[in-house]
Amino acid sequence: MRDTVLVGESPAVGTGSGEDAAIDVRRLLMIHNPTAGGRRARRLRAVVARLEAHGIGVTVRPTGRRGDAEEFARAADPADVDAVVAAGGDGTINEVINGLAAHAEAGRPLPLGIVPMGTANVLAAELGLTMDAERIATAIAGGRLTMIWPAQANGRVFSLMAGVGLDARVVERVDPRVKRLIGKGAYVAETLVQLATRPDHRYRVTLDDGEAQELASVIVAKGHFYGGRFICAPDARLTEPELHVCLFPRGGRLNALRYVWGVTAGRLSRFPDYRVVTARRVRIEGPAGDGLFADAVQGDGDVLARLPVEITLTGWRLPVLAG
Ligand SMILES: Nc1ncnc2c1ncn2[C@@H]1O[C@H](COP(=O)(O)OP(=O)(O)OP(=O)(O)O)[C@@H](O)[C@H]1O
Repeated sequence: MRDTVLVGESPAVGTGSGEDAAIDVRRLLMIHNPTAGGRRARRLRAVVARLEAHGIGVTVRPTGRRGDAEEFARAADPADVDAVVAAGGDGTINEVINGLAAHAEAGRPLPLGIVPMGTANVLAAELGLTMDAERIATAIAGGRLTMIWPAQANGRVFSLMAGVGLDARVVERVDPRVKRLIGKGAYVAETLVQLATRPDHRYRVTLDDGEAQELASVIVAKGHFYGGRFICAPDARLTEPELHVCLFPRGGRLNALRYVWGVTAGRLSRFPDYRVVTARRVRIEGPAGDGLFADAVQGDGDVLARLPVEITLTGWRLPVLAG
């Protein structure tokens, strides 16, 4: 474990090495969340048309409810498809990655493709993908693979980040209908509600074989973007086998407000009490069952687990068609 130097407002960076390889893309399963990001159906049609113009056969399967995307990805047969494309937001992509975990664990990894259609599209940004249909299709059709190294929280896989404390409570409480109406503003509104009402919770955090420390909030990052284009762990990379653990030690409303401001204003690195450290294993214990959603663990923007949680890297890497 080593301390990481912080740079609050570092510019967007790529994914690093990742040992790129390429595959021949002929047949795709595209899993589409029709409720994601205000229903951007036109973008989906444009991407599919361009993929077909490349001679690629695309089977689109719309999800009907939460859980479908994971099930569809798990059921995908590598004999029938060359890759599975997630058309949706980070929540849908996360489900697809959890479905693809079964293939990767069995030693027959199916590559992931992405059509970003969500509210924040953090994974797409992390991979340097744009919202342009032509470029999305080219990234998928080109077949170039970036190997990313996901992590897991109590066995549930995430690729971007997991969080405990204020951000997990916001993720758990945010109303999907408000999110559909006002997009990212729903998270801002819910953060304000949580800041106004939250009692002061403390979590016990153990990094690798170190001593437990008490903290107000923790974010375990695999990517360097957070909640859109904010940066908490500037050196975190999807392709690296390392967890970057962001430690928010001080409790109380004023400190919570200060941390929120630090994240959104890019000032975290100047806080003397804020630290990012690297680890291979993170254990978090804390308030459970108090009915106030204090024990939620968010991963990639959805509640993935409950405390206590053990966060580690997965034993496998995931190939991603990232252009
Ligand atoms: N057909 C569906 N109906 C309802 N929920 C769904 C459906 N398909 C997927 N979901 C769930 O909806 C949640 C949100 O979807 P998703 O993340 O794709 O879009 P978003 O919320 O607009 O984007 P973002 O994650 O970038 O904020 C995910 O947790 C996903 O599991």
